Amino acid sequence: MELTPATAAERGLLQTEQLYEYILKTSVYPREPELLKEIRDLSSSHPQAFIATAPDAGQFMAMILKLINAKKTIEIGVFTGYSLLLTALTIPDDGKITAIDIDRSTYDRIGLPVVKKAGLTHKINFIESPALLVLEQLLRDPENHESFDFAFVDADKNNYANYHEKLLKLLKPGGIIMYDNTLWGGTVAMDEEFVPPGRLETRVHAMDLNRKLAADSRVEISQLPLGDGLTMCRRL
Ligand SMILES: C[S@@+](CC[C@H](N)C(=O)[O-])C[C@H]1O[C@@H](n2cnc3c(N)ncnc32)[C@H](O)[C@@H]1O
Ligand SMILES: O=c1cc(-c2ccc(O)cc2)oc2c(O)c(O)ccc12
Repeated sequence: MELTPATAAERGLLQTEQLYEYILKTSVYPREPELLKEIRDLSSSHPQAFIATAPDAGQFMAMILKLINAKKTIEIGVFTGYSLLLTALTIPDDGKITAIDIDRSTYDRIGLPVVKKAGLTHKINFIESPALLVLEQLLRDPENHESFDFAFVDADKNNYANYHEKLLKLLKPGGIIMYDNTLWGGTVAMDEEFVPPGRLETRVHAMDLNRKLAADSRVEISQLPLGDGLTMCRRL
């Protein structure tokens, strides 16, 4: 898949770039923990820095993690580790994150030194693997069924619907799944002729997921225009 950087306004899905910058500067950056800022700064020179979790979406995720007292979580898609560190900073000291990425090299180089400095490695079980295999393996142990409080999905967009089925079995009733990129730079609402060619394929997956989640009676949902679109599902 071709990765094309979006402008801040495209990422933020707001009317203007200035408005998104206003929100970040006024309400997000001043409250962002120093260690998260450090990962964001270190990530900024990566050629694909634009795929990192947006700080406004991250701020909301931290609020939800606290509201539900999340202790046992799953993250699919780590990259440099912004959302992983955010989760590790937020859950209690005896909390555990199963963090999955198909390639851990970017995390090892950029995020891990900051996580070590923060003294948070004991909360993280990093598994380098295609995520679907890990979810299937977790499900083979009945002890894992209905045991997770929270899941964050920010990886290969074509697999979100598959992740959803597995995660619903792993999540406690009342548990939360958050899907990133569900508005895919605003392309989900564009006429196809105006969609940049590099975004066409994933747009179809995003639209398909959005339809499926809206029709899924096993969850309550809320789709939020934060970052690139964040859909929150609460398992009933
Ligand atoms: C958008 S980035 C994640 C951003 C991250 N949440 C952050 O806070 O910066 C997507 C990540 O998904 C990983 N990925 C892609 N396909 C995957 C798969 N099938 N299983 C697990 N990870 C995958 C990529 O290696 C990449 O690091
Ligand atoms: O432009 C992207 C692309 C991705 C992406 C592509 C392929 C994968 O296997 C994983 C991720 O992710 C993005 C993302 O999470 C984001 O917030 C913005 C842009 C992109």
